[in-house]
Amino acid sequence: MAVESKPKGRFNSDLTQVWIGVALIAITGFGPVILGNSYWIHTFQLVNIYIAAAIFQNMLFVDAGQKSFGQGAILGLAAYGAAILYGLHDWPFALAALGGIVAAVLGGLLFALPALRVQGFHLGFVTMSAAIVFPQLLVTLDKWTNGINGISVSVPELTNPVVFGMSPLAIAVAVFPMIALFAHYGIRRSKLGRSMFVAALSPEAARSLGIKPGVMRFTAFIVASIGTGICGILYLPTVAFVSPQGFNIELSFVFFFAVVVGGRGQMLGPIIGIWIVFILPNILLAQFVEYRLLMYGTLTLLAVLIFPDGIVGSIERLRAKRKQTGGGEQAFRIDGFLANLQSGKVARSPSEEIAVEVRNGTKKFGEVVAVSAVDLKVRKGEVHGLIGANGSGKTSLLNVLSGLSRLNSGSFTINGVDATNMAADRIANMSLGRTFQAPRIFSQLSLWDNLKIGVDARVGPASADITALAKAMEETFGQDSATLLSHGQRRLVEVMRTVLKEATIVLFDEPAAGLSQGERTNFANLVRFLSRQMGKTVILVEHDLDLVWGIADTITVLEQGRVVSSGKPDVVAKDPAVQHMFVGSRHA
Ligand SMILES: Nc1ncnc2c1ncn2[C@@H]1O[C@H](COP(=O)(O)OP(=O)(O)OP(=O)(O)O)[C@@H](O)[C@H]1O
Repeated sequence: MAVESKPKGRFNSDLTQVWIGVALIAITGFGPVILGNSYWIHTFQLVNIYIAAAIFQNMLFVDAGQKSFGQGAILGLAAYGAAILYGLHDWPFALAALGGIVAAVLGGLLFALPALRVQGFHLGFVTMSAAIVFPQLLVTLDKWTNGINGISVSVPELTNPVVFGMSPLAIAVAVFPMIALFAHYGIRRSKLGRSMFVAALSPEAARSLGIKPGVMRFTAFIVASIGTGICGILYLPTVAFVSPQGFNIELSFVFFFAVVVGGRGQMLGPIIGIWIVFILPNILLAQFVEYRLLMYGTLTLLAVLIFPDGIVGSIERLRAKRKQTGGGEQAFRIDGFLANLQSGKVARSPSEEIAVEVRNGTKKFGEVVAVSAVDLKVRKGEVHGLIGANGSGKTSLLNVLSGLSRLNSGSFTINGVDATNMAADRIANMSLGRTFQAPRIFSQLSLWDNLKIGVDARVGPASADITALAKAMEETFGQDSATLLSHGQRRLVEVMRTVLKEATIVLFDEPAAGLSQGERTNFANLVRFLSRQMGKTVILVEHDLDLVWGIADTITVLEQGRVVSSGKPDVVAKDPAVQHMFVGSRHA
């Protein structure tokens, strides 16, 4: 593999943090039991339950980008649900627990509904309001909840010691946060995790990869509710009592602050966060309990001022910086991969069938007519160059074709199917792939995960070529970070993402901007490979006319949203209507 040799960043920081986390959880889970002090056993059981809840808060807040400030209410819903069914209605505990988790999931769905419409801190306000209302609701609905008096429960089958003086509950409370940590890690490494990340960071990119951001938000809320709900179920026999006071907004703040103080998105963050935000005020400064909320706030403020990325996040940043020192810019080269792909292939010509057809398409932005009565036919397997001055409507047309914006009038088809009013994710799932003028590369994900998003988005069966390419890329890039890529290389990564998606129709939006001459040649070879050997249809928006004339089968020229010329490159080059564009180019 002729890829530039460089030290590989094989160190998997997430996994290392998971193992450190497991060790810390084991200390709080089993340590007090070994020491045999019942006060500490009880306190650290609560710590472990809160650690698990903060882990799900971390996943929801960072991986899925959902700013929920109400996870304490979700925990309370599960605990109260189970307490009502077990303590007041004598259900078996297992069934009551299930009922509690169902209550938590329903609460999560209630949070997910506004998340479809509002995001960011607006969502934060909605969920925070729900968390404020929750304890008041428990008081008001006293007919069902026992109001201010709360519900006492005792679950002897869970709390009686069974092995080494540990009860089933103590074991569950020690082990569940570890499960939560591995679950978070597993989700992050999975297609679901990557899709949640992309949907949170760029809904536009997500939709153009066939991901429905709304479905991702719902899924994240449901997963977090199940996890937080289990925490509520563990809370019930641990504390043996639920009351509205136990689930006020303070609890939600503990989880949220723990994530921020520990390090947003860091696997270890919630554990360190709970140690600082919960243990410090509640145990070491127990005599000042009435100032707890003030202490949470002060600690968070101090921690965020000193460690803007949270404690673990700041350590991670230092480590990453040290790793970068002397490393310079990261290389992302495709020539080695290309050489492997192209060996022994027979070239094919574009077919006469139509892949994309626009009929009388007009797209307006207020008074601005970005695309004006455009007729366009793109044949299957051809490279179709779309050129024109800045503001001539090229990107607007690509946005229409990928479903990210709608035509005001006219229509278009993809492989003969009317796609005029289709959602972007449906169009993406018809095997259309695209890149963006500002490449959507996510520095929170590794370089390989950025590419793997393309593999995740594949709709048809995998070809042997691309499967081999994916394997080679995974081996080459390992856990390399995507933060050091130059702008041009970010474009190339996004281009390779569409290649890994095996999209049959690919829209490239100024892919060569910022590429070196060598990279441009590699890119041109890649486009030739895609069209001539893999039969892909390529629509190429590009300002580098030499590149377009070097690889396009057909060229369409736009001017102020209108098609002024379209045809074979040599015919378009001689068209008097477009000659003025070639001043300074070799086509002049
Ligand atoms: N979201 C938008 N809101 C308002 N006007 C827009 C929007 N998007 C594009 N336009 C306008 O539509 C026209 C076409 O823009 P578009 O970005 O499609 O051109 P382009 O050919 O891709 O330009 P460039 O080569 O600079 O990327 C421009 O006048 C632009 O200002």
